[in-house]
Amino acid sequence: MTVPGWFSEAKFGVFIHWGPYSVPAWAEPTGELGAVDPEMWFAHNPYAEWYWNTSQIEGSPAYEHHRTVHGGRPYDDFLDAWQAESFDPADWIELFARAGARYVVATTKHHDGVALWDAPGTGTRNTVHRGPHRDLIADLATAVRARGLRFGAYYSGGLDWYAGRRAVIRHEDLIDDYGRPHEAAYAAYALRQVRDLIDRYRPDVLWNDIGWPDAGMADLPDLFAHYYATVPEGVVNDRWDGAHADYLTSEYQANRQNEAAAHWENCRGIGLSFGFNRNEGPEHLLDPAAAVRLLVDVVSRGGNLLLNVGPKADGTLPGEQRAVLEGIASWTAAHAGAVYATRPLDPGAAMSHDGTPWIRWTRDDDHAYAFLADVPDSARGQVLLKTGPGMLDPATAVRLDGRPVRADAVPDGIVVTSAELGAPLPTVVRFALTTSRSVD
Ligand SMILES: C[C@@H]1N[C@H](CNC(=O)CCc2c[nH]c3ccccc23)[C@@H](O)[C@H](O)[C@@H]1O
Repeated sequence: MTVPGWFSEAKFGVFIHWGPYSVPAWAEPTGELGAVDPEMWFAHNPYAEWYWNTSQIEGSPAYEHHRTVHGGRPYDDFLDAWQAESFDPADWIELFARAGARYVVATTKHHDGVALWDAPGTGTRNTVHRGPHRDLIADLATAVRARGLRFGAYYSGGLDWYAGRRAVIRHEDLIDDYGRPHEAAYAAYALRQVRDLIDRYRPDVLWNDIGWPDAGMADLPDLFAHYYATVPEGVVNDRWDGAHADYLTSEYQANRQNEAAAHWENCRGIGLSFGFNRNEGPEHLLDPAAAVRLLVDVVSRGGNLLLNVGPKADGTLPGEQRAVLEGIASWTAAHAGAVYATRPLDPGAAMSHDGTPWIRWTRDDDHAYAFLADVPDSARGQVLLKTGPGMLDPATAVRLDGRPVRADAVPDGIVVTSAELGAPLPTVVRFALTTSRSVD
């Protein structure tokens, strides 16, 4: 598994889930994937982008909602109801760039089978011919690249509730593999669409989801060869049923074992859903400090964070989600150097800590960066950083936000003394590395 430098240095990407599901924008904020009882998951799915499936499960709250509020209308109506009248891609991307995102991955076709470009085989069932009447992928790719960021394409190869076998997926369906389409006709359909995405938009990340149809597995080596020939610095994720992976992925708390890989990415929504969910309140969303600590934790362990925004059907970003990205942006402005183009500090060189205080580390060639948060008042502004002998020079301690800091060597590490260390937003103290041991 190897990835081009841009991906491992990127550290932070923004995921976008936008589709007809953004019209109802309705799910129960049940909990995080991996922390919800699987028996509950499908009928109470917090993923608003699963609305078509969830609203078909008799007796589920979504079923009731769809019946009473939308009169049980066909899901297809939501494509035409989706107008994206206020969509301004440059505005979105400016915010993502200020928040420090280096790449953006957008849904091109989610499980509902609706394409956000003039995809082959979809006839008029796409956003160019209906609803927004725009090639949303072209609009996003252009705006992302105009801002100097990389553009990735999400494609639901494993599930397609239009073209593939459409089965309402309940928990018990997992035994028959989710109702996934595996036939040759669907495999050809999906292959043609991914090749079209590669040829039209040259996505820097090929982010497939749920796997690939059995009948199409033999097509993948050629597809990847074509992809790398077209996009030499392209990166492929790991959700192709084992066919190939440049890096591994986890999602909320699911598949966290993948975070032991050399290259990995954790994806999650700002709240509990990828598609916009009108039922989510502040209590369901990460606040800026939690989002920054998540980014720092992921980066300190050598991963990337792909944090999702779920735009509204009108093309605006929900205010609460904008606020979180603005919060990340203001912290990143003063601390980018401690995050980007860094790598995990040598194992054993210094201890991370959960709770109070909260401590994480990164390093670049010459410096180590200590991230401190939630230092209790009882600590009176002092924190013991348990570090290995001789790697960091206390005399070189500097706070990246410019505030004064003292650092003194003690037998089992370094005591840092500074005011205002108790914030939930991490404070960063930089140390020169005395032995800049090169880490591969
Ligand atoms: C980004 C989200 N992905 C969901 C599917 N998620 C999963 O299959 C999670 C399981 C998983 C996590 N890491 C993996 C690596 C390889 C194969 C599966 C997984 C989608 O169902 C959801 O709508 C959204 O698009």
